[in-house]
Amino acid sequence: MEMKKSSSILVNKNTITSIAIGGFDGMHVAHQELFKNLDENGAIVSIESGYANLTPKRYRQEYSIYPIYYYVLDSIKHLEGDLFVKLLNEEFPKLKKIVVGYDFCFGKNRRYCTEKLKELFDGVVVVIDEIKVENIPVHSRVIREYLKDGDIQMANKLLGKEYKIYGQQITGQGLGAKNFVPTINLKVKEFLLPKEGVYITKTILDNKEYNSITFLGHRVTTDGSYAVETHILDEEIKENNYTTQIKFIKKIRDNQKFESFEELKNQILKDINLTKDYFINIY
Ligand SMILES: Cc1cc2nc3c(=O)[nH]c(=O)nc-3n(C[C@H](O)[C@H](O)[C@H](O)COP(=O)(O)O)c2cc1C
Ligand SMILES: Nc1ncnc2c1ncn2[C@@H]1O[C@H](COP(=O)(O)OP(=O)(O)OP(=O)(O)O)[C@@H](O)[C@H]1O
Repeated sequence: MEMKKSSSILVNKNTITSIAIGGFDGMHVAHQELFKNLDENGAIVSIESGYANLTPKRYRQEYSIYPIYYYVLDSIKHLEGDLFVKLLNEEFPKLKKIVVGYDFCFGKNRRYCTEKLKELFDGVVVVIDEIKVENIPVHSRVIREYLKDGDIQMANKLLGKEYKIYGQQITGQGLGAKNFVPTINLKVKEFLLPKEGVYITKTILDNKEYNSITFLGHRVTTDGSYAVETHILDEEIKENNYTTQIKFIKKIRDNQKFESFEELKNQILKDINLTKDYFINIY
């Protein structure tokens, strides 16, 4: 099936014949499994709780070819089951198929679940059994715990891709280039940040991807403030105003307090060598 990425702004709801329903923060492996059951006029119905921080609303469309329509949880959660289904039928008049996961519940007090949906909806209801990766159930909340723990590799397995955040470049303390190595400092909003520490990463600037190393955390050795700083390997990068994207690959070590700038600098150089070795060995 040859398909281009659709934006919900451009796709008329009257053409939609199948939908997948849920929160869809992360657009992870299990979410993608649901989408596989959509037909070519499929769409994603994303119920916004306001807590999404793996793929905040405006970054979600990137991860599916199906158009995403957003609904605010607070405005629909009071509905009785029949009214919820009625709303879907009104929103999508040609709707024939609904895809949800085994634990999908809806309506007032989440009282209605998959069996009730089958009863109430006049069409096909596909219910996907719990998806696991290496025996670990795939859920946004599970992925968040791995990220908070610094276990990027496990988080990435459940995501089915590298965890990626977006940030805006800001000016740092101005110490980096002089005393350590040059870094791009980022202000990150909306996204969950992994545990404090040093990570092997890739950084995307102006659509170009670079191998990089990223420090996240309180700069306990210098001014104590929280920072997200990326050093691009093997290239001289001028600071610019581009929105910067960071893909996390692997944690190297925890954040540490050093007795002197000298010791911190030595450690940073070691971290960089380890990261370079990583990239040499995977290519
Ligand atoms: C690879 C790397 C590892 C770092 N590790 C630590 C660390 O363990 N502890 C710490 O206090 N700061 C660490 N830093 C942050 C430095 O303190 C920071 O780069 C320096 O304060 C310069 O900041 P500036 O770019 O705002 O001038 C690290 C930075 C990099 C690039
Ligand atoms: N592991 C899974 N296996 C099968 N279906 C799933 C799985 N995880 C989520 N789903 C389904 O995907 C849709 C979106 O669910 P939801 O956004 O609650 O995902 P989640 O990752 O479980 O999030 P959370 O951890 O916040 O509950 C729902 O229909 C849900 O039943």
